[in-house]
Amino acid sequence: MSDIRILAINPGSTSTKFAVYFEGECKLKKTLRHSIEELSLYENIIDQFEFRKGLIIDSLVEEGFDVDKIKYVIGRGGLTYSLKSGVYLVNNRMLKHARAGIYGQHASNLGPLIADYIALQIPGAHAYVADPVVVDELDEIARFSGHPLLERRSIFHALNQKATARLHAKKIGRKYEKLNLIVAHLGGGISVGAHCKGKVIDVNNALDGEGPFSPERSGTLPAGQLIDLCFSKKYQKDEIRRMVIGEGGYVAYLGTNDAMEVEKRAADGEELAIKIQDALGYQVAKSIGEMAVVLNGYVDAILLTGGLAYSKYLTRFITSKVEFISEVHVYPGEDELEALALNALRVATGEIEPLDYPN
Ligand SMILES: Nc1ncnc2c1ncn2[C@@H]1O[C@H](COP(=O)(O)OP(=O)(O)OP(=O)(O)O)[C@@H](O)[C@H]1O
Ligand SMILES: CCCC(=O)O
Repeated sequence: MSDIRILAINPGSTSTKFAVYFEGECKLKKTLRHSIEELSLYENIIDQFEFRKGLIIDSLVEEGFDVDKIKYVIGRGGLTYSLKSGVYLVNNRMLKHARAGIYGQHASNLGPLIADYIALQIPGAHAYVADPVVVDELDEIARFSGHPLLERRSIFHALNQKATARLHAKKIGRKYEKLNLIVAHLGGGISVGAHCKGKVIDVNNALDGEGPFSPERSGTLPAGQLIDLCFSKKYQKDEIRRMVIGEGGYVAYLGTNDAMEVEKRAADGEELAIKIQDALGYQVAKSIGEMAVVLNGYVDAILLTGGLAYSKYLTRFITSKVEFISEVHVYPGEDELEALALNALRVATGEIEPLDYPN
C-alpha cells in the first residue's frame, strides 16, 4: 500500500461525518452536529450543500491536512437510480439525479455532490460512492406490493448492513458470499434484510413506510386508516409524510427520537415507554421472522446493528423471540465512514473496479 489517502464523507440528517485515512489507518474522524434551527434555514436538502461542504473543508484546513495528497474522495450514495452493490465513480448523471432529488430528498444526496466538489479541487483525485441507500438486489418475487401501480423498491441501510455482514463473515472465517444472514439495522430508521449468499434479496423499504416502526418512522401502517387520514382534510400532504418519516414511531408515541431516553423512562416505570419499547422490539423480531421465511429457514446467523443495538434490554428482548431461528450476534452502532474507506481502499489496491452509474 503506497501512500493511499482517502477522504470519506457521510452526510446524515442531523450531522455531517467525515474521516481521513492514510494507508488504511484513520488519521482524523469528525462528527459535526447540526441543530434543527441551523438546518431549518434551508428549504431543501440540496440547499445545505455550500454549508456542509464548507464545514468539511474548513475542518480539514484547521487540522492542517495536506488535502492535495488525497486521491480518493468517497461519499455515502444518495437516492438515485436503484443500483447493485458496489463502488461507483461519481459521474454527471449521478450528480444531476442527486441534485434534483428525482428519487426523493435525503441527506445522503449530498454525498456524491460534496465528494465530487472536493475531488475537483485536487489534481488527480476522483469521487466515488459505495453501497448507496438504493442498492437493489431484490428477488423478483419480492418486488410485488399487491397492486401493479405500486412496486416495492429496495431502500435501506445498505452500507452498514453489508459492512456488518462482511465483518461477521470475516470474524467466523467464512465468505459473505457463502452465508445466509438476516441483518437488522436499528437506527433512527430501521431496516431488516435477508442476505442470501451476498445478496439482499428482500428488505423493508426504510424510507417508505415499510417494516417495523423506529425511533422516528412509523413503519407499515394500516392502509385503510391511512387513506382516511389523507382525505380527512385535517392534514396537509407534508404533515402526513412527516407522520411516516421523521415524526412517527417513538417521536409520535413518546415525543422523542432518543432511544436512550425511552429506555430510561421505561426503566423508571413509565408504562407507555415500556409498552412502546417492547412494541418496537416485537416488530423487529417479527420482521426477522419474515426474513427467515424468505431464506427458507436456512439462516447462518442473525445480526443486530445500529445505535439501538447498544441497548441490552432491546437486544435481549429481540433475541429471546428469534433465537429459535438461528444464533444472534450484536454489532452495536455503525461505522459507515470506515465502511466507505474500506470500499475506497478496495478500489485503490485494485481489488475491485469501480462501477459506472448507468445512463
Ligand atoms: N447506548 C445506547 N442505548 C440505546 N440506544 C442508543 C444508544 N446509543 C444510541 N442509541 C440510539 O440510537 C439511535 C440512533 O441510531 P443511529 O446513530 O444508528 O441512527 P442514525 O445514524 O441517526 O440513523 P440511521 O441509522 O437511520 O441512518 C438513537 O435513537 C439513539 O438514542
Ligand atoms: C434507509 C436510508 C437511511 C436512513 O434511514 O436514513
